[in-house]
Amino acid sequence: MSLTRMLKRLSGSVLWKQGLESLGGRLQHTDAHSSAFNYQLLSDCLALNYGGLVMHFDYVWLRDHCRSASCYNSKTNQRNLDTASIDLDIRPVKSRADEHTLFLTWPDGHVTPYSLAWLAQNSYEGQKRSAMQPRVLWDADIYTSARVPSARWEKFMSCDEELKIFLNCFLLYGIAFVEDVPPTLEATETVTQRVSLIRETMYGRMWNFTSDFSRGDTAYTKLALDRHTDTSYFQEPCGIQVFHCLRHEGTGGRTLLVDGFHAADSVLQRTPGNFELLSHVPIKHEYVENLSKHRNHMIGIGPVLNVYPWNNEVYMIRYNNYDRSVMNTVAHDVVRRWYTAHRELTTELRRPENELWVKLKPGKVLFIDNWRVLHGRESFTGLRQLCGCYLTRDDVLNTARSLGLQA
Ligand SMILES: C[N+](C)(C)CCCC[C@H](N)C(=O)O
Ligand SMILES: O=C(O)CCC(=O)C(=O)O
Ligand SMILES: [Fe+2]
Repeated sequence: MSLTRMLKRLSGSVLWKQGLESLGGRLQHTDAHSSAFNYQLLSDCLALNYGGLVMHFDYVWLRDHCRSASCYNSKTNQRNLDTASIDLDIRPVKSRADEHTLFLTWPDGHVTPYSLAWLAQNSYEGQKRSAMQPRVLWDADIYTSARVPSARWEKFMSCDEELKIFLNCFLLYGIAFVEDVPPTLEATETVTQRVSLIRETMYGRMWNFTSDFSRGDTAYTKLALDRHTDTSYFQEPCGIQVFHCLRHEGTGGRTLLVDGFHAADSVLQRTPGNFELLSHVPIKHEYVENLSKHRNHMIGIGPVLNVYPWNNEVYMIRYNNYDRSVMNTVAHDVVRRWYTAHRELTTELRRPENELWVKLKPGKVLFIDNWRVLHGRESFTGLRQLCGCYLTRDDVLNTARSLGLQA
């Protein structure tokens, strides 16, 4: 059960009784039938048992998180308290609790009230067992059977609920479509600005490219491109990539999409040691462009899998074998193990059942979470014109949160 559901359940129950005060580091057991929580002040932390979850709160942390008016400005949601002024050996001198609140008195007499629900919601133990971002890991079958709806241009541009549904799909699957978009660069720009801010890069703000080799990169040819994430050579790779195929008179050119988090999860399940290597060994990606009009040199350093250390949840995959640079950050014995791990991830990413193939056509705009879903393309013939842009990730998530989504 999720923490929020558990809390909802508890707050509606009649089990609430006062938690007994306990000082001196020994647990005072409250009657399990008459109390929904109990706590003890241990020598270095507060232990709180609330709704079946045992949580531990460091005393400096507790003092630092005092939400009283003098310590915290609830209008700006900013801390007033100078954290550096807290004695690192601080301990409360007194405590008491009522139904919903725990009160700690600090050596200088300051009293901090903590809502028990707030403590539970903000505890490490609670965070550890819930995902930062709920997701549906997919292969082609899972994605296709989910029949994820596309948004429609008219409604998308005017209705917040439509935008919310779209973003919810995007957050769950890492890809989402808007259809019936006028096949122009301008409309593509308009549709992306409904979601977020455009991230300008050395490729420009909005780009519109064909296979004219106008830039020093394989993307500007007719060749097939294996699955990859873009701008892996940035310290912060672009968060979202938008594609709109404005024109294709020819054959081939289908787009390949693969859920990188699904592949990473398979590696974690099968060979945790390989997952560990991929999430800890830093590697380099590099972009060197030497054209008379375009000179660029970008370097990005980081592991293939970026994970939150407290729960191993992957939040970003960097996978681009074209742009992966010389590996000189790793000792030779680790290099061999890293290649083994990379091979396992590649095998997962290449499983045909994990490949979702779509033919982009004028009107159909694709948003890709470039921190999660890899893209590629089939080789093609004829004139093919693709436009799009990158978006700043923080602002996409900001839009989602403002609509009430967890992001
Ligand atoms: C999308 N656009 C055509 C502008 C750029 C393509 C960048 C390609 C580069 N190898 C990378 O993977 O980052
Ligand atoms: O041509 C395509 O479909 C995609 C090329 C590509 O990978 C890119 O532009 O990032
Ligand atoms: Fe790409």
